Amino acid sequence: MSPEPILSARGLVKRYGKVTALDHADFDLMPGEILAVIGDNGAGKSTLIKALCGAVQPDAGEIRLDGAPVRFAAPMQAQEAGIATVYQSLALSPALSIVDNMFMGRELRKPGIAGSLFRALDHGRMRAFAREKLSELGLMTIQNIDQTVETLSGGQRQGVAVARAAAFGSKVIILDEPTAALGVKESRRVLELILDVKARGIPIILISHNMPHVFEVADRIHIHRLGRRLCVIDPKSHSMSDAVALMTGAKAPEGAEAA
Ligand SMILES: Nc1ncnc2c1ncn2[C@@H]1O[C@H](COP(=O)(O)OP(=O)(O)OP(=O)(O)O)[C@@H](O)[C@H]1O
Repeated sequence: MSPEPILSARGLVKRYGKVTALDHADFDLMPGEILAVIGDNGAGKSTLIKALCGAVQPDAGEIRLDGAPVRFAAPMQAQEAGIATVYQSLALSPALSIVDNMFMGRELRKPGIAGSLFRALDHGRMRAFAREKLSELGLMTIQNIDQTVETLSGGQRQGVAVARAAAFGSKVIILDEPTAALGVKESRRVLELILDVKARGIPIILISHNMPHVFEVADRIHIHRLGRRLCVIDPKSHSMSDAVALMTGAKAPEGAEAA
């Protein structure tokens, strides 16, 4: 029996006025996999991801997490359910330290004095936790976890954002163009990080226009076209030019797992 998807969607529709961004789109993320989502500009990839992480509410269709129907009114609800999204424009606070960024809104506190509502932040425990999570993902090239995020390179920032997503019990991590703004060396580290997160058993949705990166790390590739899933291909049995031809409509999906 094949395993059940951890996150799936059926028949998602999202209209913006006369534009149909999602036209009965389906989606399946299997446990432990890296699923790349690719498609031409305007194909509806961002809208699909936003629907999955609660940033837009679909007009129709159903989303299931661990087999149970879910409806997220806001990204915070999706995050609490275990769907962590790391956007290209990272939601990090540049002027705060790495530790503070990792804990934003989830700070650890010391036990309170009986009868007192005040509980001091437990900086020691937070720093130890941050150090442990960063080193688990091979990110300890970051020397000083008290340094502010604005002093980090683009790849290191991406690393902190991914470590934060992986640290807090996420069931699914969505990465939106994680290598788009990075140089060759930094991109390489982020790709290694993606494989490290997968090795820890957390499935990843990777939205990217970078075909070599997609083909390097993805287990399966969801091709999105004209607001819906066209097909899912295996990068081991398809070439990059096949994928581009499918994406642009130059080729029809045959031999692919039809959607
Ligand atoms: N907030 C919005 N208001 C109006 N139209 C929108 C909005 N968001 C997306 N669209 C439209 O929906 C369609 C799908 O857009 P979407 O951003 O999901 O595509 P995409 O595949 O992510 O594209 P790209 O690769 O260029 O980022 C486009 O025609 C876009 O103009």
